Amino acid sequence: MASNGTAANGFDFEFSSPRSPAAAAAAATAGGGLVPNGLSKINTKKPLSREVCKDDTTAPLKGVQNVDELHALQKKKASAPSTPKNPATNPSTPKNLTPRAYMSEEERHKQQMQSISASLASLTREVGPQVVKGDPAGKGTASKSVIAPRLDMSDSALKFTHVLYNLSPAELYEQAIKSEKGSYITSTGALATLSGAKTGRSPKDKRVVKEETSKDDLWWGKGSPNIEMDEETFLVNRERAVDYLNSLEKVFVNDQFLNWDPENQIKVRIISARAYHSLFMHNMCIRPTPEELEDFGTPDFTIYNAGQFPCNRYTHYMTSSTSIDLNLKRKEMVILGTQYAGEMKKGLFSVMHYMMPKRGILSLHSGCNMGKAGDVALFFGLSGTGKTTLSTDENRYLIGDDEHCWSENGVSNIEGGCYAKCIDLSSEKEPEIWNAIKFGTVLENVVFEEYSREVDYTDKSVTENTRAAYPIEFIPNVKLPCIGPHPKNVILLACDAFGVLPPVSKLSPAQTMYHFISGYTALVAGTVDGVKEPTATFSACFGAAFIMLHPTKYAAMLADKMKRHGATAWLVNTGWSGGSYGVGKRMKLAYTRKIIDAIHDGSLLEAEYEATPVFNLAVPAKVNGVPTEVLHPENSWADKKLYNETLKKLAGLFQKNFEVYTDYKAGNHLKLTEEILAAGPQLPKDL
Ligand SMILES: Nc1ncnc2c1ncn2[C@@H]1O[C@H](COP(=O)(O)OP(=O)(O)O)[C@@H](O)[C@H]1O
Ligand SMILES: C=C(OP(=O)(O)O)C(=O)O
Ligand SMILES: [Ca+2]
Ligand SMILES: [Mn+2]
Repeated sequence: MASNGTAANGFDFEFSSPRSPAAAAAAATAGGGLVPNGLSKINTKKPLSREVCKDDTTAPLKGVQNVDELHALQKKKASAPSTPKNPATNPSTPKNLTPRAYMSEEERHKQQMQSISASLASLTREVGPQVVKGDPAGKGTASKSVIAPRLDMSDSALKFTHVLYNLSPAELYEQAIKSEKGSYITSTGALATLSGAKTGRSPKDKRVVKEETSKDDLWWGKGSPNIEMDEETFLVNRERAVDYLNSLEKVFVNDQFLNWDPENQIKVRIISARAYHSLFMHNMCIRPTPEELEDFGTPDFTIYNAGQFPCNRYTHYMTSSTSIDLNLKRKEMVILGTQYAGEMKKGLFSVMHYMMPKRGILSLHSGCNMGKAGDVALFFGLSGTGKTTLSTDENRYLIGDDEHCWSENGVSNIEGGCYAKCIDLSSEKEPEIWNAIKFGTVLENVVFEEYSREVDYTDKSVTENTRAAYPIEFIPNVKLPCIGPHPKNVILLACDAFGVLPPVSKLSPAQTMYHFISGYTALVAGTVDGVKEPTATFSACFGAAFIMLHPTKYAAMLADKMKRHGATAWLVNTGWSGGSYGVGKRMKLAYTRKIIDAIHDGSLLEAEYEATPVFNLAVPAKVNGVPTEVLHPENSWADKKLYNETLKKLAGLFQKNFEVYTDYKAGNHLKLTEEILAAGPQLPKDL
């Protein structure tokens, strides 16, 4: 081995034969500095035999001196909101506007932080927490406008609450991936998350504060979803949630809107601890423009989502570590002990179910779409019955998938997004929903292949109630703004686990009232916590869990509007056919879509009808694309005797359920005339 020489790469160096480890160590300490493979250090004292390459100094990176300055180049400030900043710099500003309308950026920011600090204030203190906008980890990004120092001295008084305000989906992805275990980006770019122990709603743990401003309007007692709580206990849970949120390193705050009807828009503020919750509500509520945010001011309703933190089981009225508390007087909702994002969406829906009818506007648990001819259809139905699936239709404009208002101006979507069940989702069956699962969409509790991150929508290892929450504009034929004229067709969706209801029947006005108040379906396993099998259930107005007033109030408004605007009602069974659950099969979605098409195009109105026994439902003799034997359930049952027994059994369940309404006296919003009662199933003696 040459002792001196020129290595292949042209460097001169001294080269010594490998020494004993001791000698090597000695040499190393002598500064000779053997490099690991026996080569001595490159001797740079002698001039190198050729020019060594140098980095380019001619085109400096725009004067960037270090990596932080390089990174600072990457993000640029959003263009300032288009409304003028202050009169001085906007000569075109009309002189007569009050100076308040033109606050400086600093002033506006301070006002926003004060409002958020007030939202996060404990009611035991004069002032709210010291609030700073921005991620504490983001060096220098948080603008330090801190609200007035606290009057009391405590650790929480000394601590800043860092607020991540109306972050973008991309920022929320980063926050989730950085700090929320179980957050992944799927192969189509959605954010996959876990909602923890609860993968569905917890209706038994919902509480409504009984207080003087609303208690006489609300539906209490047998059959009502509104389990009472007193004001004091609400404040106990509110304090717990506020202390939890303020104890965190950072909280997310969303200021957004509900209801696309501009005359009845509601400002909502959601304070949450998870990026997943913030992105979910970014998608599900209406996203304000920068201008609308500037004048946001005080919210009409505020949610405190401390879902990762349990309620105190020693607190009065608690039934588990979960508590979802609604206070209509304080216009606040507290969530403890459940991270299922649907609780926020449905809590706000309950608020709309209270506020809107007081304005003569009917709030509806329905999907809604509009044909090219402007014909609007409503799809009422309990969770999992098909509102999202059937309102999403490539031949029609989507107005909304779940929550609407029907006012004197027509219909409006309450939300800004869709919340689709995605169990067994396929691009063949539901292409629009399939394609909406992309960057910005939240996927709840789905299972995916660990390397490709490809989602397996058939896998219910976590839950049957897997969900996709996406902005409504992810559906190509969305109707923006999400409003439309008065409905022409009102479709009641029943997922009949018994398989004895016809796939479609036309309802008389009295039958419409009867079935709307009954709200029969089979809860599809998973949507409500603890429901594992399809269970026949009755849920007034097809959404009893959310209504705040007596069902007959909503039914009376529906009857009045349908009559005045000439709408036709239909009962569509999206459940079982050819036998009950376990024997028969779920109605083919393709058949249901054909039935819905025939309703939309008006051809079903022209069909011949015949009445079914017991329920006396008018069934069309023919529907294009649907096998005739399917139209009359008893024709699709092998065992006719069993069919009749099952029919009688379901009729009995309907009658039993309706008893709670026949003696309804208080308020008596809808006189339950003999006609409505007669519109229910009649059990002839011989059956
Ligand atoms: N005949 C049918 N009609 C409607 N939906 C069906 C039918 N058969 C199966 N489904 C499935 O039932 C589920 C309905 O969920 P979804 O539309 O989100 O309900 P909702 O919006 O009422 O909660 C979807 O997964 C859909 O694919
Ligand atoms: C989340 C809900 O909406 P959906 O009707 O789509 O299930 C629900 O009703 O609980
Ligand atoms: Ca839905
Ligand atoms: Mn719903």
